[in-house]
Amino acid sequence: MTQPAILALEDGTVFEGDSVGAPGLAVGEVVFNTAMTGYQEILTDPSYARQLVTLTYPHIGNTGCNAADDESTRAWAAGLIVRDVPRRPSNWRNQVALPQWLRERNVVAISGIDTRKLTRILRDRGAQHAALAAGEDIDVDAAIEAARKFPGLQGMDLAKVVSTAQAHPWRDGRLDLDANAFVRVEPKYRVVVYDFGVKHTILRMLAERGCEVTVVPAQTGAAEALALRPDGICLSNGPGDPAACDYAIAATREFVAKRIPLYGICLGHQLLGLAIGARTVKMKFGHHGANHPVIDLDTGRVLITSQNHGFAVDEASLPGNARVTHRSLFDGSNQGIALTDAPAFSFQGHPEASPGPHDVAYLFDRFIASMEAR
Ligand SMILES: NC(=O)CC[C@H](N)C(=O)O
Repeated sequence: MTQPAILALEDGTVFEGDSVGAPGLAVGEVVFNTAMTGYQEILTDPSYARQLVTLTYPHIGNTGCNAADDESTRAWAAGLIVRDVPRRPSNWRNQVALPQWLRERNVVAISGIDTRKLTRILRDRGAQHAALAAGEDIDVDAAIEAARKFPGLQGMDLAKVVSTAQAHPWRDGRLDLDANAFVRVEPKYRVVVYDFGVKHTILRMLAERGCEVTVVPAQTGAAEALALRPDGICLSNGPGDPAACDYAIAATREFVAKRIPLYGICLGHQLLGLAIGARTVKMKFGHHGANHPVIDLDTGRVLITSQNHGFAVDEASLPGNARVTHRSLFDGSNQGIALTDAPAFSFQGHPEASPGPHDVAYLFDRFIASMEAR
């Protein structure tokens, strides 16, 4: 039997629907994602911690879920909001239907609401604080109250919360679907990946390019990381406000000063910006999707990219030694920088995609080239 669920926004707007996940109350910032596929990767992307994700594509769950597509070891999104979950998933890789997958991971989810209306609210007013309640005996007023009490992501350091507790190696390349196994490549470069909420595909794309990857906790000091004698450092994606990660900004500053090849992805991009003295700002509703056009200013090529961020580097605040390499064609915001006096560069979107097109994968090759050059 289906149980009821509601989504209550901080302004008192309430959407009523059906529970399609675990019972309970989840509170966070609601964001909309326009990707048509990849719900499992989205739900397991640690960058969605403390966020309730609504997918604008109306049918979610069509292909089910499987053991290989997780982007981390658990579901991180605080909750899921969809229009409709098809009753029966159909795909050769399907192992478990989305509602069961959500229940097993204790993710609260609602279906049957007008996600187009919700998305218009988010576009007009910006990302909203909200509470998602599912199960019998829902207290609507308590949910609205809980939404109002959510402190917001600004100033919130979540990277150290989602990060690994211990340093560990990573060896698997990407999944070879024909062989049904992860690709292994003989390592050539030692790379330290800062785990601020790293997605597995980032680690896989490094491993399959010959990197011997060591994943380290977010708060690892620069000296400790350098003691591993890395050829390069990768700063991962991650949730929360980048400006709150003072420890990571300090470590990044040292890597830049020592001219270690450095590659920042999403939160990692923002941290590089902050480390060289730029500012980051909270966006109105951010970029979350798999079809965002971004221009590579060096080549003039337009890349179709995967995006998931709510903060951005303020281009006007960049110092003279930072070159703007990429810009969003949706709103003109900064999407990439490269330093002119150190082998450090970064990208705001997701070069690893997952889900999304592979247009930006060349940045992984650029990182390899910068380690090779050194
Ligand atoms: N995917 C990410 O790394 C997101 C970075 C940061 N938390 C933001 O929202 O902008």
